Amino acid sequence: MSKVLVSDPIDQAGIDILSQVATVDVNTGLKPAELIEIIPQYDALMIRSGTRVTQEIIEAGTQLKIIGRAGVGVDNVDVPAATRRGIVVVNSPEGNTIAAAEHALAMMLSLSRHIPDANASVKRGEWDRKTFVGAEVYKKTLGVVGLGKIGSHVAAVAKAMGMKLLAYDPFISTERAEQIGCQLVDLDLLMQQSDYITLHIPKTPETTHIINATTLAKMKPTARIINCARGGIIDEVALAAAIKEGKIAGAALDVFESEPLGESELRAIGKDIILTPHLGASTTEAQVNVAIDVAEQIRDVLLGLPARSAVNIPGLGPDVLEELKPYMELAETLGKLVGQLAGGRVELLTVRLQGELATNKSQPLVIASLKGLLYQALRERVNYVNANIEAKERGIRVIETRDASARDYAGSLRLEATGTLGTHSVTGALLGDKEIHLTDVDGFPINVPPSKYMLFTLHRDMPGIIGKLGSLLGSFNVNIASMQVGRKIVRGDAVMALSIDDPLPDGILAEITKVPGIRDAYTVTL
Ligand SMILES: NC(=O)c1ccc[n+]([C@@H]2O[C@H](COP(=O)([O-])OP(=O)(O)OC[C@H]3O[C@@H](n4cnc5c(N)ncnc54)[C@H](O)[C@@H]3O)[C@@H](O)[C@H]2O)c1
Ligand SMILES: O=C(O)[C@H](O)COP(=O)(O)O
Repeated sequence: MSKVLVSDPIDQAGIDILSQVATVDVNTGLKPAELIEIIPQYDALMIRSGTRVTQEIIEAGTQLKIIGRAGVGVDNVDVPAATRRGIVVVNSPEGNTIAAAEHALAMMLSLSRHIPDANASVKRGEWDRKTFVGAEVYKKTLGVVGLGKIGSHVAAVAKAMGMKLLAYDPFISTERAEQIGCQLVDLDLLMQQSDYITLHIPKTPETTHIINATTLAKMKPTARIINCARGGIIDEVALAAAIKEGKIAGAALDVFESEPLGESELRAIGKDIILTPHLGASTTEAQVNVAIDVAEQIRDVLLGLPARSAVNIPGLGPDVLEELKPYMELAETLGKLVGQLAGGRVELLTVRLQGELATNKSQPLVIASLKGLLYQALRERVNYVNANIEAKERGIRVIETRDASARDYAGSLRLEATGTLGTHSVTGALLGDKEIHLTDVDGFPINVPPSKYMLFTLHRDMPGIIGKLGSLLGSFNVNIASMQVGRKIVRGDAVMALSIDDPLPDGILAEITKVPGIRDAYTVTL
């Protein structure tokens, strides 16, 4: 049975799902050295933001197949290191969207009405109604930095509260912003014109300290800033100085450059700052959502199924996966076949999407083709995660082409591999109930479902050749399950595709090519 380590607190709903397929150990608060020591025994690791999954931990996790982040941000995982090792990294892109958005809105209202400090003063026995006079958000301008899932929800609610909305997001179209009721502006204008600024961007090299002394200086002295996205997007030292010097009115932070927050000047600022301990996703509902979402993906990957929200399998979102899954199996089978026909080192793989398939996304099919192609060399070590990297490291160039006019089948896929021993091509389609059929080998039309063990010959189409091959295979005790010949002209060159029950015994290929008329023979395992 597989073993899963859960190293941050997650909802029991997730543990229950994992327990269907694995032994689950919940061991939270581990130090990095402790995690490195125990990780070799685990097939999967489930985390939240509390565990830092470094390259060292990934390399120690020799059995790891998947790292599941029960939440959105994967900046605490060395994703490139996981990708190199073929480990799938999944998250829950939407499970805590509402929770995080509502926390940002709660922060905005708390800041504007001084709720945390007013509450604390009443609990101290005071009744101070002067100090805590607030401001309305109605008709004020909210600047949303990052108009993704959380930013959009914040914007929609803020609009309903009568706020005017500005947004900065270089990756969002003006039309999309307008749909949400936001005016798309550059960051400078947003900083200058907003009464409240809320950050909903990932932490990347570009966004680290995007809010710094210079950008803060552009804000109105009455404006407030909220960060429920990631620590490090705001320069905390510059922020503390801006509030203390009265350059801005206040801030609310849920996330910090270093968590848990240690010694910090931020703590010393009074009612103009609100600090929460990374609570954005901490609602009962969100925790159930993310735990189920990620546990289901871990369960699926441990059962050999694909994950729906893998962050390191490009182009493989849930919608694409649903539609393309049968074609990905086709691509992988064709990759295995063409790789074995090509024999030596493959230098170029051409992937051609034909007919209806030509309108589809090609990236997942290219990945699946490469996975099949590299299977001979890497066996189980190649997967959808690392197939691209492994191909690049082996110097395999990939060309994608499309031919929407191909009409032989509704949609078909053709792979051509050129390597040190020559060029071979195979084409396949899904027929009937999405059953894979090989429809062409090296330009010769055939129509056979692939089987685990197959033999292909390139021969001259002449009387007696099938009988001779059949007798030869019989003399080696090889049982033929099916046989089909593909030819372009009568008595010209032809291809024979045989499905056989067992692998061919050693030495038989050389005997096959001695049969008069047979030029080449290839044995493949699919
Ligand atoms: N505090 C919490 O507990 C909590 C909870 C959930 C999510 N988060 C964090 O909130 C953030 C947003 O999450 P989301 O689900 O909305 O993500 P998302 O991917 O849906 O949206 C992010 C948006 O940021 C934009 N963006 C990227 N780089 C940018 C840049 N340089 N400048 C401006 N915009 C840029 C993207 O175009 C995208 O629209 C993430 O950092 C996530 O980790 C925090
Ligand atoms: O990126 C996220 O999903 C949030 O930061 C939530 O983090 P958490 O799971 O540690 O609460």
